[in-house]
Amino acid sequence: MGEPKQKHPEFDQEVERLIFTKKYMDIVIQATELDEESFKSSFKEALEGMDFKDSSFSYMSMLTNANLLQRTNEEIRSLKKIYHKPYFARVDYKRKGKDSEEILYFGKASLFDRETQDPIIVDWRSPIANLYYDGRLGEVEYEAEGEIYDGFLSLKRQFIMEDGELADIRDIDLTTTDELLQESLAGSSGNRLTDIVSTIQEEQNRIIRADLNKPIIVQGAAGSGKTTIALHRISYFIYTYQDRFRPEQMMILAPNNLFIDYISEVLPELGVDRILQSTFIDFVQSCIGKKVKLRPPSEKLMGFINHTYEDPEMVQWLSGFKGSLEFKRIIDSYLLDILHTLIPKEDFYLTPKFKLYTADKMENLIRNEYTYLPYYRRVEKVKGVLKNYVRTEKKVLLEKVAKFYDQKLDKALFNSKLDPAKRKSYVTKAMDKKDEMTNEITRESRTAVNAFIRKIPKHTLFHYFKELVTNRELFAKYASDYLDDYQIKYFVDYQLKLHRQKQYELEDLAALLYLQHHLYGVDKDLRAKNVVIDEAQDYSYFQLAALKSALETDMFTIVGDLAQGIHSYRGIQDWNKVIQEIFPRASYTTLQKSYRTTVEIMEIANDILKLLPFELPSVEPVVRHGSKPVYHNWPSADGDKAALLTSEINDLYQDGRKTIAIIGKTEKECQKLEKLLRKHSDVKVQLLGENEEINQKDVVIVHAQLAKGLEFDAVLLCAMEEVFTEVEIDLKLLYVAMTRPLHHLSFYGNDKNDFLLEHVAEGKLGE
Ligand SMILES: Nc1ncnc2c1ncn2[C@@H]1O[C@H](COP(=O)(O)OP(=O)(O)OP(=O)(O)O)[C@@H](O)[C@H]1O
Repeated sequence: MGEPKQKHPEFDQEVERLIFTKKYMDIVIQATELDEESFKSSFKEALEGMDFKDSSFSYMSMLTNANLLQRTNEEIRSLKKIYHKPYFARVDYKRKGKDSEEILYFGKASLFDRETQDPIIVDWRSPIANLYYDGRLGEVEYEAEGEIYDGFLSLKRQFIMEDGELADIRDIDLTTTDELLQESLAGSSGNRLTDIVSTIQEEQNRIIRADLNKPIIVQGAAGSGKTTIALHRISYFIYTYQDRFRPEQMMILAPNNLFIDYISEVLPELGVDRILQSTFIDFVQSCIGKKVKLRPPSEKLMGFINHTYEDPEMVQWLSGFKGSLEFKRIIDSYLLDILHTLIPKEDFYLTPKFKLYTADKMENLIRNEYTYLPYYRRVEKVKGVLKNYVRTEKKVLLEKVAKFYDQKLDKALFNSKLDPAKRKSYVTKAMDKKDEMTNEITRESRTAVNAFIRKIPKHTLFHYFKELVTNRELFAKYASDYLDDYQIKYFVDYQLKLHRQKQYELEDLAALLYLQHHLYGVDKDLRAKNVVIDEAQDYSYFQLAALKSALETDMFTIVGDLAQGIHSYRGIQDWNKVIQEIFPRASYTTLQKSYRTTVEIMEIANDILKLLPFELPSVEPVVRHGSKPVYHNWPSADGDKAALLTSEINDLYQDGRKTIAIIGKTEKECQKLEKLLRKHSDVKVQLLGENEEINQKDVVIVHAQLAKGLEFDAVLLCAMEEVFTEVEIDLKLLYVAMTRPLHHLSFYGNDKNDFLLEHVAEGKLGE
């Protein structure tokens, strides 16, 4: 038994404070609930008294009440949510020039004393919370709305609460390391990402709060908190701009639906559950309003891993090219030609007699005036212009015609020199002519515009795409600046094959999105104002550029890790290029510290990282120790293999590990592992598919590529037949797999080198 822990001298005081805060929250919640009732009844009244014809007053009052109702609902919601942990930290701070010290408590929402307006709880996203995240004790400064505030920080305190009660308090000074972080990391992964508001580190805080009006790109090591930080940044953004943006205007793009499920828990915690969440594939399909038949996106990767392609270099080249900015330029030139086809070449006439609008003017509208609109919308606008013209000109023309023939009639009727027979014939002729012209103008004014516009070609997105990529002559017209004849032929043949199978591949989606945006536009509701892209290393340059165009914003938070770029044949290889050519306003930051894994695991993963053909700095683990990873040789019989795994899994459960994954190199390998365990073991397993939710209670069997972004307490990395070699893609897959566990990693293979462990320095593996 250890020494009983000495109680902090101010513990009782803090308990009092917690009781006070909760009482206050009770009152506020009750009061606002009452308010809500009265809002509701006046809302009802407003509706009842509503006169739909002349209702500006009651309508206004309804709107105002609805607004208030929503606000109070939000308030209650967030207060109730934090009720059991109203705050997690406190700072004591004296602003320069002030006599008294402020005591501030930070939590996940804010609460003010309704009378004095003094803060009872300060939101972690408010500028002053930087004192907690950045500030060392002593002289400090923080920025709020462009002003720098100097002051003195005399206390930083963390609170640990259990079941709504204060369990412990810790003061942080220069000497103590961040115990709360250590404890939080030592905990178990619940298969879901959690919020880290109480332990955000300084380097992470800088990214979360980096200039919200600029794009940011983060190259962060495995486990450095990229996903977590990106989500906190959205939360910070929504808080800061709550008057200007709604959560629905934010979007997070995740690699697959499994990942969306994985982050789902943390979003409501951060108050951002209403943001759009999508995969790139789903997003593009929504934008183009149609589901396309897509080849399985991982098929190509598997083809490379399993060496099934006859000409892997060309397949790789083609994938890369379709994601390149050169391909975007090809499409830009193609679009210019498409635009040309949409410009009327003839003047617009109403009946062959009256020219209403010249082709030059229409060209000017389409090329210069409506540049803010997609092409087909520009044509629609021209149609509108012509219709308006017809509407106003019709009247003028009819009057002109009437006047002209009435004059003729007058002349005939009052011309005494005409004999009656001739006069009659003149009069009838003039009257007929008048009728004829009037009818013609009336008839044509109804149809002429439609008939004129109908002459402009109208095609679907898929038609345009197909034309470009499968018509060799056309493609060569645009591509010959970039590609040689062989490449052009290869490209077109490949696309023709896909087209015949009525299929597209992931790499085509950037071009489709880009064309959609320029030709027809993207629905306003889909145009997020602020976008987070996770696992961005798997995006191509063109994908990013197409997103930026389609969303008409460069407000992106892009996080990724090139070391985990297993799709680098089609993805980004250089962040510099992304900045220079796509997001010139972006700031760039790196995160080298890993919060996920133990020192022992990270050291081995770092040795694998060194084998990659490009330079990436080693990852620094936050100092947290665990057992050394162990390599096990497979016994020959299947039953024995399963028994070996089962015994380790049982030991891990005994040790309190909650989430365990068996990771294999490929899907096929995982199927074998599943079969093995189902047949020879009673351990419950779940073979994870791309669109499945993780079942927390089972051991998850997952292939390396799909495991990217996820984490588990323990990982058993298995190679039955498919081993990791020293090629780039294998190295990255191995690195991804090795960086998934929080606490425990072991290897199962036929040879140590199945996992390239010969490259791991002596002594780093356990026995
Ligand atoms: N400041 C922190 N306090 C506590 N836990 C943290 C902190 N930063 C990161 N973590 C934890 O570290 C783990 C890794 O975080 P996250 O998954 O966001 O990293 P990542 O960089 O996206 O990783 P990967 O590239 O491997 O997908 C998570 O469990 C997260 O909760």
